[in-house]
Amino acid sequence: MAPPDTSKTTKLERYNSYIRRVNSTKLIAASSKLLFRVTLLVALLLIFFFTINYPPLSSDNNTSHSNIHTTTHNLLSSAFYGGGASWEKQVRHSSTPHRPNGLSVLVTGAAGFVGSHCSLALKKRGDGVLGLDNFNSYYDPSLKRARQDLLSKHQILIVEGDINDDELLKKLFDIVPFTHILHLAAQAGVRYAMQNPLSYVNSNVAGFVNVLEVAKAADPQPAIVWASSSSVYGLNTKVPFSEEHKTDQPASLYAATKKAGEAIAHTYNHIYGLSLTGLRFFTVYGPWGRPDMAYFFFTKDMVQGKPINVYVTQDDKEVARDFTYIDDIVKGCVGALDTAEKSTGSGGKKRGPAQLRVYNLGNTSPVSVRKLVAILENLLNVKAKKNVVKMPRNGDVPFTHANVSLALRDFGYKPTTDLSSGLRKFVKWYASYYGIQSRV
Ligand SMILES: O=C(O)[C@H]1O[C@H](OP(=O)(O)OP(=O)(O)OC[C@H]2O[C@@H](n3ccc(=O)[nH]c3=O)[C@H](O)[C@@H]2O)[C@H](O)[C@@H](O)[C@@H]1O
Repeated sequence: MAPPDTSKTTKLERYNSYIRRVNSTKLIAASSKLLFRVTLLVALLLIFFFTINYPPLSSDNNTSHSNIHTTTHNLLSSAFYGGGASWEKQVRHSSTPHRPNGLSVLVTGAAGFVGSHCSLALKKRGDGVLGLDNFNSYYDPSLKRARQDLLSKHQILIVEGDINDDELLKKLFDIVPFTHILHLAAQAGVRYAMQNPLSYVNSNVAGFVNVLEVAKAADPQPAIVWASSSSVYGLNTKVPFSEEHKTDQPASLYAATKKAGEAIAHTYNHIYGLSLTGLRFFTVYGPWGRPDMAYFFFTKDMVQGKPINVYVTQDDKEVARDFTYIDDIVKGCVGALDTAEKSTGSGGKKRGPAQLRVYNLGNTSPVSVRKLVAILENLLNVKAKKNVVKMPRNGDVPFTHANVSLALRDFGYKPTTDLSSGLRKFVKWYASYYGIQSRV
């Protein structure tokens, strides 16, 4: 019997094999859609979990997405950093001094203005330096990333994390017996305190206490040099400001949190034997500076032909600051580190009295804001569009003026850069960094 002619498959068989093909395609599509939905759901649950259980570590971000970003970033980075052997090797390498009796310094806020300059200066003379910074969005984080790139070229690692992350801080102290902490991480800025008050409490009070808690428990305990502020002089009228003057009239929440820091430093010195030195910076300026400060945004606005507000006091007097060039501030910070005595305690137990100091670091020659603008007009070769306005009641003070005789006596602090020379260096940097023409 001839075999059935299979060349002519019946219509039904052809239809069935078509349906089978369609169904398998549909099945693949359905399962990949399901897989995508499950993955998306897990990702959202993870973000939701981290956000609910780990509220933003630094509440100074302006938008919620950056809160989540920062929180997740900090968590992932500290979780990742918390374990990696290669990461620990990098931490040790960065922190190890390369000169006899070199320091091993944890610099908090190392991606910041003063922090990055100090880190470079310490590393260049052979000290070990490890940075810590949360790269928050108080001002343009890309400037902080650019500073980070500069530091990494000098073998300085900046760990991405927050001073409120005690697990991370303890981990760093487990890996490195830091001799010093240069604590510069803070919520800076006088006027922003009225927009985001809790950011100042979170960073300048809670953050500082957290750093001190980890330091007092360390063995050996490090010596600590930290950033206070000329703003603690507040509404004082006796000039020049001196460290023995009373400082109980802070004019801004920022100043109050720095004043609180000085009281907290006294407590941790008294109870745990921590060696603590507070530095009252006076309006620091220079290359790689902070875009939220007047000299910086005046420059930007003048270059862009935008108006600037020049403050005068309520009775129309000049507003002035003891503007201090960054290189002079760095010398002050390094001098304070080099003369800091060891902490006397270990593992949280005090073994004797410890050093407690506070110093003014200023330029000792205040200059009016109007003069600052005139210098910038000359350097930028532009005429500023000035609105002369009464200083808003936003925590600003009419003047600052530093007496630096204590810092001169104890570590040879002597400011050498006047405002014109310092602003010339700033404008030169500004032009090169932002790619604009400049005649300086
Ligand atoms: O000395 C300090 O400890 C402080 O110095 C600066 O605070 P401030 O002196 O107010 O610096 P700017 O915000 O750059 O203001 C400089 C001057 O310009 C004035 N100004 C500011 C803004 C503006 O639009 N117009 C204006 O005339 C201010 O009143 C002030 O007299 C820093 O921002 C603080 O973080 C630091 O702690």
